[in-house]
Amino acid sequence: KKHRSCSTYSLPPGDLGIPVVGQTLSLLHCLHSNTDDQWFRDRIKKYGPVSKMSVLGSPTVLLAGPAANHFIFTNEGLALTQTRALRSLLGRCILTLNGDELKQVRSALQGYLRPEMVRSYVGKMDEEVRRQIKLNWFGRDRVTVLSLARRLTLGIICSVVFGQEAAAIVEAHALDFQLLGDAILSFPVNIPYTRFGKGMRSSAKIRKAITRIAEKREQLLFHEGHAVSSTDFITYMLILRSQGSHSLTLEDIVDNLMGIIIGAHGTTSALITFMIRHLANEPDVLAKITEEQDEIASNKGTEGVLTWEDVSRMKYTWKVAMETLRTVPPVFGSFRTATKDINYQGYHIPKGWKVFAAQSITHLDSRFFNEPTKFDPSRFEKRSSIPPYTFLPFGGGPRMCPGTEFSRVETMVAMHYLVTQFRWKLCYKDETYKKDPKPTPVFGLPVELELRRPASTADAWNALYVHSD
Ligand code: HEM
Repeated sequence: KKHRSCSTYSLPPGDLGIPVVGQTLSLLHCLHSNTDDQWFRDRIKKYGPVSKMSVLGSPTVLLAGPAANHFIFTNEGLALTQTRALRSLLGRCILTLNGDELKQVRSALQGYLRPEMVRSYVGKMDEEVRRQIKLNWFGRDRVTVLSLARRLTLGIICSVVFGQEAAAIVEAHALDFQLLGDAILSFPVNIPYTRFGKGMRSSAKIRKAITRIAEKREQLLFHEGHAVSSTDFITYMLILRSQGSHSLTLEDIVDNLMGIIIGAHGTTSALITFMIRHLANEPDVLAKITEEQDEIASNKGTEGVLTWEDVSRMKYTWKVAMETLRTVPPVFGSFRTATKDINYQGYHIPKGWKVFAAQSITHLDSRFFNEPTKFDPSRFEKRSSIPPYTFLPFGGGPRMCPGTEFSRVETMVAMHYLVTQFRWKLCYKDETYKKDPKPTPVFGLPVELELRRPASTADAWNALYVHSD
């Protein structure tokens, strides 16, 4: 009521719709039918690049364009906003903390995911990809890509952050991670059998299992001191704490680990799924990517394992990934809350209001990307030709995704094995997708799979499997 009576301010144009509901149902409907981009464009046409609406019970300013993206990602008066459901599911983690605590966590996490560290994870990623391809893809003539890509990215992140306990965690809790991820945009009332109720149950089960591992690690570190060498996240955080870099409790470390896994696996699995979909429809792109990957495969060392140098040669494959991120961004937009009254382009944004920008608004704008609906990886040949703040699949500013390099490397490793070993055809050529809120093919992207073994890589492939046994 208070927000609605601020009529003396120069509030942005637009309407707040009917009380409480506002535009929530209409936006959710468009996300489910993947028509949200048109929905945003219609509002922008009607009210201009700054307009007000009401979403999830909060007055919200919709912003459009590169200047707006710059503003939303860099303005100090705007705080990252998460749903109430996410805050209950994940507790005190990087996604929900603020102020000094956030600074400590971000700096530790950025250290753990910095490029030099990610280099040392390539071997683990390679091993996990080969293990899962052998288990879930090899010998099948039909697979559902989305569920296998989720399993793959969950396996990869767990193999890095847990080390030897990864397999047990994935085996016991793959479904729990799925239910937790599904509950993030749900109505946060804890009733059994609802999305949120199931998410809370799964969250408690995962937290219990990780806490057990964390306690063991703490004991080990206590007895063996700092000589313990490990890349697992819990040990890394415990060592940092003993050096005075942060003051997180063991519970906070566990919550942050859950936050990383949730941040990592739904996003990268969406990228891999949609790359596979695009490649099925783009024979020329598939031919070029295959040429690059075959070349890398034929130059691999005797162990047959990908190295950091191999990954850094996958330049065209990364362009295909970026074009996939442009056309189907895994995170559809960013929400912020005004922590004080803010002025933007002559409009007043009252303290407490939400601010929102959707990635598709600039990603699919013909002023920045010629023929925006065309899938054309060559547009990333000259990154400098892409105007600043128009391509933001990983966000920007101080809350930019810290997992960018990690996701790039794991995607390259996964695509290497898929492209060199298989060919696929979509079972439903025109399968649509919804945003839930991650892009989700309605049937999970089933494909007919064929084995492709060019003579040059057949021996390496056999050796590989013997090795991974
Ligand atoms: C293709 C893959 C990925 C995409 C598209 C993606 C996208 C994003 C975006 C857009 C944000 C910022 C949201 C905002 O500002 O509103 C974000 C944050 C985050 N991402 Fe990613 N991400 C990906 C992979 C990963 C991976 C692999 C990890 C971890 C290993 C990760 C961990 C995180 C975390 C912890 C945050 C929160 C950072 C903060 O709040 O300060 N992400 N991601």
